[in-house]
Amino acid sequence: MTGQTSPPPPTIKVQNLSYAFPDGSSGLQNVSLSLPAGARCLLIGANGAGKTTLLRLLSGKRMAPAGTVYIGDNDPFTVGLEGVTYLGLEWVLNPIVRSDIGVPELLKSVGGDHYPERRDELVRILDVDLEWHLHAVSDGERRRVQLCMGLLRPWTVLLLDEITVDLDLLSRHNFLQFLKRETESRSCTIVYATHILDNLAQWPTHLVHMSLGKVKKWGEMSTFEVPRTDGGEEGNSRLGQLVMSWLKEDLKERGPRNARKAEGLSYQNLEGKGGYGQESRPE
Ligand SMILES: Nc1ncnc2c1ncn2[C@@H]1O[C@H](COP(=O)(O)OP(=O)(O)OP(=O)(O)O)[C@@H](O)[C@H]1O
Repeated sequence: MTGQTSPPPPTIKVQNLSYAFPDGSSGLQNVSLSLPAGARCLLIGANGAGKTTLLRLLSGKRMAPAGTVYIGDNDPFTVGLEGVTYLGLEWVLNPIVRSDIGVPELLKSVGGDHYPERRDELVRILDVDLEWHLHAVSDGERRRVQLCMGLLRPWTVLLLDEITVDLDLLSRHNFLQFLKRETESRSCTIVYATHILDNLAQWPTHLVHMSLGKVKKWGEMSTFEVPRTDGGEEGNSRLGQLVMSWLKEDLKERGPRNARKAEGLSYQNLEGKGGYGQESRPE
């Protein structure tokens, strides 16, 4: 090796990360996990489990407490978040990509000319038409242009928050294969929160299972055993069966969401005062 310092491998480490939203409600509780460089990790959990909250904390969109998040052994909040790319909902709602603007102009605006090979590869893989104008394309076509834009700069940590929903099956497959090749050909790591497991069975190297703001399980794919099912799930892959069993288990543990509200109402009726927003709000 020469004396040149190369960037540290993009490992992701989270240690006892707890987070409360500005309104005081709990977002995450004692989350810990560790992913090696080159991991392709699926973040799994029911709606409201805390996946977006975790991704936003990893990306710096929300401030994590000091000493709880490390990217490449560095606390990104002290040394900066260079190389960390988060593609989530607010990014896909950006009004610019609904205006009468052409694809080459958009790609240039995010540095396309500096990375011509990546740009051309992404245009090919996502099957983007350079003559599209973004006010006159379908949702899925717009999404493909956005993915080209978002992935153009060679990130080292990519945090994806379910942004492939409106891609057709082949585009999604090509996109995921591109990401797989990226992790195999250079030093980079991906965390992908998704509910859509079609054709994903061979993709992840790691899984993280979240429920109610906690990480229940995490680890390498090979460490998870698919439980025996109670039938009716023949259409699912082994990954699908595993996730289905987790979601059923989570629902059983927490009960239906509306149960708490029903409790709150009867509480209010019984006491004749209080209700939500009072000190006496039921847990
Ligand atoms: N700004 C906020 N203030 C208070 N609570 C919030 C806020 N944002 C999210 N929550 C709550 O935090 C919980 C976790 O939300 P989060 O968006 O992280 O879930 P998720 O796992 O990404 O869900 P989904 O699969 O539906 O995208 C939810 O119960 C949500 O209502």
